Amino acid sequence: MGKKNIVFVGILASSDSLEKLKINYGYIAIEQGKITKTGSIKEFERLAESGTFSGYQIIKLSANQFIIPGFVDCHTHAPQFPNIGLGLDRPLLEWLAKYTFPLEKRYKDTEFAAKVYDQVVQRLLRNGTTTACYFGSLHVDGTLELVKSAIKHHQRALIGKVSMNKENDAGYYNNTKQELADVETFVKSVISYQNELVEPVVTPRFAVSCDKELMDGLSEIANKYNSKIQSHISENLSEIEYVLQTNPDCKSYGDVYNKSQILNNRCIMAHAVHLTDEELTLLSAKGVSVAHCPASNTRLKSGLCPVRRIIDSNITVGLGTDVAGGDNASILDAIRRTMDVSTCLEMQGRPKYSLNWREAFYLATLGGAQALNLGDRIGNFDVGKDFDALLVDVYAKGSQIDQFAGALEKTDDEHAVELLEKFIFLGDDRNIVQVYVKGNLVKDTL
Ligand SMILES: Nc1nc2[nH]cnc2c(=O)[nH]1
Ligand SMILES: [Zn+2]
Repeated sequence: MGKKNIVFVGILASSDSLEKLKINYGYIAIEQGKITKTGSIKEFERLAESGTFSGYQIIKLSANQFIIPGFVDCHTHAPQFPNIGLGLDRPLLEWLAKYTFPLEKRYKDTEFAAKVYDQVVQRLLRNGTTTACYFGSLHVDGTLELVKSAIKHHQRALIGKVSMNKENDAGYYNNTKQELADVETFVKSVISYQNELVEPVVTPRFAVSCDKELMDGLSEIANKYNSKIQSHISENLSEIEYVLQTNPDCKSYGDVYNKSQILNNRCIMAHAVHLTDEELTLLSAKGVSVAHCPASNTRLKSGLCPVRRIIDSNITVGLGTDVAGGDNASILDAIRRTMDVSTCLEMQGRPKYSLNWREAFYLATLGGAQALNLGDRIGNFDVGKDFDALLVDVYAKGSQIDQFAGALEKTDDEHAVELLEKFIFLGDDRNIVQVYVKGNLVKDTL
């Protein structure tokens, strides 16, 4: 582990926008964790000859390896990981009451929290998630264990202590005054670590669990500390019905958050499956980002999220795994399910709704970075950004991807595109042989 100056030479792939995937043979130079130069192989050779890279570690990729930006998970629940793959037989509100709140309550025990969170952070890094935006639990000390794990393992992380003040059967909520004090304590504690990779996020769970007084107070705290704020919106029809019933003065779910000043350009909302045109216009006008979570939307039977419609409404979208509503902690899985869900919508008659693999790859990298307001720091390989990246070996030993003899001759460019395409459709953590966060090597199976 350490921040050497490094040059990678070989295939580099990253997105400039939804429409523009860049794949080229070249080099990328990293100093003190930042990208300082990038260019063609010819330029590399010229600079190498002139001694520019003396003292650098030079990593020449093999013909079947490439470098891509690290994956960004815009929405996941760290305390729910022990339930991953379990209890997916109920719709959202019943699932929360029966499986999720009882599990999250256990994070009052900081020893339990520390053990689970250490595994969660390492699992995500192994999967290539260099940045994660996490929901913790209701507990300050328990959620600070997640902060410590992210710092320990050098993951870039946005972390929220979950806020809830409405009574539920599990007794998993807090009184408003105490909750607001706890959130401020949590935010201050995270800031006091002065860690360049980890920041606090104010986290009202959703309008079913939080009343207006709490949400007003939380938006004030987020504004005071200029912190991000995250929640859930319009995931499930019964949830929407309940929110509208309990907020009769509000014309929509979006309006409930808007009346508490929660919607702004530091706000990340998960799901957004059933938003109306008016709500999409509201979120877009306020600069809110959406975390698209296709796995959990399907597993909890919440709905098929029209992600193309959200993107076309000028809303920044990233991907979320949403464990444990989602059954998979890999952004590669979220990429595939984004393609599948959008394709289902297209097959149901919505023209041009499907997202192709290039578009889904953008959402998993630069789109996610922009959704978390980190687009100027990570997401692609622009000079000046931090080097958060994955070294992928498409034919890594033991992986799912077979190399076949006698394949058709390809140009170098065709070969490079096909490598990335195969990885997107078939790859898994075994193909991710190195992971870097701000130039720190955090996984190495090369
Ligand atoms: N998927 C999901 N939706 C939620 N809405 C409120 N809390 C949750 C949660 O934990 N998971
Ligand atoms: Zn969620």
